[in-house]
Amino acid sequence: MNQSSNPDNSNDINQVAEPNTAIETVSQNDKHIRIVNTFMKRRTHMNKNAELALTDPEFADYLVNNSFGDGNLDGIDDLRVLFADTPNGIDAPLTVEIGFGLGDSFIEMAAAEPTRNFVGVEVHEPGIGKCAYMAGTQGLSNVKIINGDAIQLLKQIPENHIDRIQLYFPDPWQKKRHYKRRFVSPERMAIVTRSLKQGGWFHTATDWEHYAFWMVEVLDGFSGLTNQAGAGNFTDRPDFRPMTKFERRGLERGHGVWDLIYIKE
Ligand SMILES: C[S@@+](CC[C@H](N)C(=O)[O-])C[C@H]1O[C@@H](n2cnc3c(N)ncnc32)[C@H](O)[C@@H]1O
Repeated sequence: MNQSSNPDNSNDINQVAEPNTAIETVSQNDKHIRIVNTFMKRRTHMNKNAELALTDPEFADYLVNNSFGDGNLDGIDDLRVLFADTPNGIDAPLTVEIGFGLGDSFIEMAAAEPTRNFVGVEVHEPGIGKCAYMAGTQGLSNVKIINGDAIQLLKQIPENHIDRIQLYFPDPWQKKRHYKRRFVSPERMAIVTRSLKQGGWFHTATDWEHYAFWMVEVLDGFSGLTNQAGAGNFTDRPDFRPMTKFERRGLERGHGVWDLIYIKE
């Protein structure tokens, strides 16, 4: 992503960060534990189609959990079973997209590969609604959408479960004191890698140069993942990845784009 969806950017009048959503405090055994989130929940306009998809039973099959408010991930411990009653079934290759935003490129990818199952994970309700609306109006049977923190979700599903995880234009968290919120970190990559099948992919892209070089350093240094382009190298945008909304915005601002694909050994 770029500056416009980053909470550091106070000029963005469309986005109002809700306080205390980037750092949560939870109590466990009388201890208070600070959870550092990779997202800042934003209040943005919900268009009519998004609202319809979140409320009309016609779209309910796409929405795995409650779609308003904080996503409750209780009981979601297997992503494959979500497709048990679909034509693809539970054994089809499984892609998980983390932070699909409004979902345009996610839905484009799912429509282009109907024999692959796609699970999208977001915390932003207007995006979840818009994504469900697009899946429903296109009649896609290979899409499910989960409202909630992808890190929490990945922790509660089995090991070696997912064929591909994609993270496109994650919030770059530009200020040094916010680097700990960057999705690509050794701790979070351990959680991502655990959930990938052997031979599975982690594909990411960013338009923020500092984050691009941060990512390649973290990921090349992570044992168990191999950089498809060779250590220290980025890859060209593959044909199967459509341009995303934040990518387009970044390009308009003169940013570059850096893709990285890592294979789980
Ligand atoms: C900058 S936007 C990019 C959206 C889209 N991928 C694109 O390129 O247009 C990053 C998105 O990631 C979501 N996000 C960040 N951390 C997340 C997490 N831990 N779980 C789910 N979604 C997350 C944010 O809500 C936001 O919508």
